[in-house]
Amino acid sequence: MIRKVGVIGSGQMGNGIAHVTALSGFDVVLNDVSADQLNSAMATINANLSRQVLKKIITDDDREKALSRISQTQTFDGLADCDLVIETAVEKEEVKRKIFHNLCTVLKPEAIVASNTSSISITRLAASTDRPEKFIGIHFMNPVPLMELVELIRGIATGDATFDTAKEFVIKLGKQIAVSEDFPAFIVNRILLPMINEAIYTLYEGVGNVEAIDAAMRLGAHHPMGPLELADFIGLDTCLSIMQVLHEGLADSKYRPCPLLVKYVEAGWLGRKSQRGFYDYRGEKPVPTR
Ligand SMILES: CC(=O)CC(=O)SCCNC(=O)CCNC(=O)[C@H](O)C(C)(C)COP(=O)(O)OP(=O)(O)OC[C@H]1O[C@@H](n2cnc3c(N)ncnc32)[C@H](O)[C@@H]1OP(=O)(O)O
Ligand SMILES: NC(=O)C1=CN([C@@H]2O[C@H](COP(=O)(O)OP(=O)(O)OC[C@H]3O[C@@H](n4cnc5c(N)ncnc54)[C@H](OP(=O)(O)O)[C@@H]3O)[C@@H](O)[C@H]2O)C=CC1
Repeated sequence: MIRKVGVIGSGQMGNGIAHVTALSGFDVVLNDVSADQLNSAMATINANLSRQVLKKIITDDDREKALSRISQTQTFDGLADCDLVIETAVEKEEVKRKIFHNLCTVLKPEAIVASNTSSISITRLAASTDRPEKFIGIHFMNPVPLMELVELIRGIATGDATFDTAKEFVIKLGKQIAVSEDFPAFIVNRILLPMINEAIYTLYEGVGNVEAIDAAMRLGAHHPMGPLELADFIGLDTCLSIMQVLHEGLADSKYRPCPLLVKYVEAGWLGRKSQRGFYDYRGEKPVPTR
């Protein structure tokens, strides 16, 4: 039975997961290495809950109760009594492995550990814990409060009871489930990221500029966001990590990350979160950078 949920990493996914989890009545403990990041996550959650109040999706009482259910911690000790901990730190395998290794020493033995990884093998991450049978991939989509889908991914050792508990938890959040086998980038990102990478090649080869490529896919294929706008929204560091996992994991050159994507990440132009990517977000309106 899940009552208290820990969330490790309070970036855009961490704050979204904390938001929907608290709104669904669970107690939430939000963890991050940085106090500033925790404070800014709480401000974002409050702002997004307030938008939902304005739209009459929830009441002001729901907003207040959700906020009161979220506490913050900078240590793993603060997660010790959680029934489920969802890791959503950066998409780097060594960071995640270290988190799981340290986390498991403080958790109660029956606690379930999950990763919101976009691409990394659940079986491999599970092997860095003391409880592979209680480890699972719970992959939310961005923005979490608005997207209906969550992918569930079992590692080779994930037990049936863990899968069933995770499924029940996701249903309580009001999300739909797609079950994916444990292959690089699962289902959504196996299909979405090569499309985004191809859009970056289209830019790199000068077939179109940023505006033309995004307008083409928004108006010509009815995508809600153009692929370059979406890449900036996901985070270019995350997009590159996913392409690297696909490239290495499937050993097929069709997944090679576009050199222009590599260059943007090397420049620290990570998209919206760093104010610059395929668009510059520092002014009133986003301005294409190419
Ligand atoms: C990388 C991975 O591992 C996996 C992934 O997640 S891949 C990324 C998947 N996500 C996508 O593909 C998203 C594609 N984009 C979309 O679907 C849409 O653009 C969108 C749903 C994000 C926004 O839709 P929109 O109609 O253009 O946006 P917008 O008008 O800004 O927002 C709709 C409403 O939601 C609200 N909203 C936006 N973000 C919100 C949030 N985080 N929390 C709560 N409410 C939010 C807005 O306030 C807005 O309300 P109003 O209509 O009252 O203004
Ligand atoms: N962006 C997206 O669209 C989606 C992303 N994901 C996945 O979710 C995860 C997080 O992505 P996202 O939220 O976008 O990334 P962000 O960069 O927005 O946030 C990552 C957060 O994790 C923190 N962090 C880094 N190292 C640690 C650590 N050791 N312990 C605790 N916190 C840490 C970072 O802190 P600091 O900034 O101080 O380093 C930051 O606050 C990734 O695995 C990603 O692949 C899944 C679905 C969609």
